[in-house]
Amino acid sequence: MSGKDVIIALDFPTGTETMAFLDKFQGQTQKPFVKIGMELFYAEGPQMVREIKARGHKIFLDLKLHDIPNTVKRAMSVLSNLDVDMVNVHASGACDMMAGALEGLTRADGTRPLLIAVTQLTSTDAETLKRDLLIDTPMADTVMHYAQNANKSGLDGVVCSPLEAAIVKEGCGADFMTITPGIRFAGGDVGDQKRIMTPEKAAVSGCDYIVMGRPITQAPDPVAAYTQAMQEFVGV
Ligand SMILES: O=c1ccn([C@@H]2O[C@H](COP(=O)(O)O)[C@@H](O)[C@H]2O)c(=O)[nH]1
Repeated sequence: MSGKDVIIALDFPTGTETMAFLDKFQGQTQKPFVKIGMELFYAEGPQMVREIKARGHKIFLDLKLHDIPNTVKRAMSVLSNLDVDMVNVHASGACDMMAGALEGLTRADGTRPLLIAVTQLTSTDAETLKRDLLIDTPMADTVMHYAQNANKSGLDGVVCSPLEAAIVKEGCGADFMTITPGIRFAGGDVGDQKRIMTPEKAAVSGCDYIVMGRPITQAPDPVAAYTQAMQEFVGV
């Protein structure tokens, strides 16, 4: 799976609201790539994943696993039975945990979904690092260190902000994927995001995928907002 794309974060509390949202995209030839996060998964469980997959969407299952290596390995083994395209862990769980995740996720026939590590959440900034996490290293170095750990643990890429996409590519190679939330249209409501960029600038920064939730899901016309994001980021 490669090529630039916009991933819509389906941050809804119920399956009913999610399906009503997806119904708006029924006329599209290409079904949007979507992300199922904790809110929807905890509300509706694996059946929601199956239903959305049956509608023809690619799925990023964003559960951000973070636990001891054995627990993450076993949880990933369960998730490997779901037909999703991408799953993730927190890179702060460290290398043994990421290696365990990879092992658990790999099916008996050697196939597996893409495995991505979250570096520093896009809701954090340099001040949060220093004040709350006692990390004195600059944000870019912290993200790069986590990305290099993920790379050497055999993962396919990282979640980072678009601000760090270029340096991650420089340090880990062009094929190492960057999946970037913290995307806002020019002048849009930032909300709780701190490290942000527009879809247009994210394209120039070399991000592989951008993740957009509220700017699309809460828009008066979600299809128009998605179309704008695709035009800015992918150029179609
Ligand atoms: O660092 C991260 C990791 C994950 N996310 C997720 O992306 C979407 C962003 O939603 P918006 O409404 O566009 O802010 C959301 O599901 C987060 O859980 C992130 O924002 N930052």
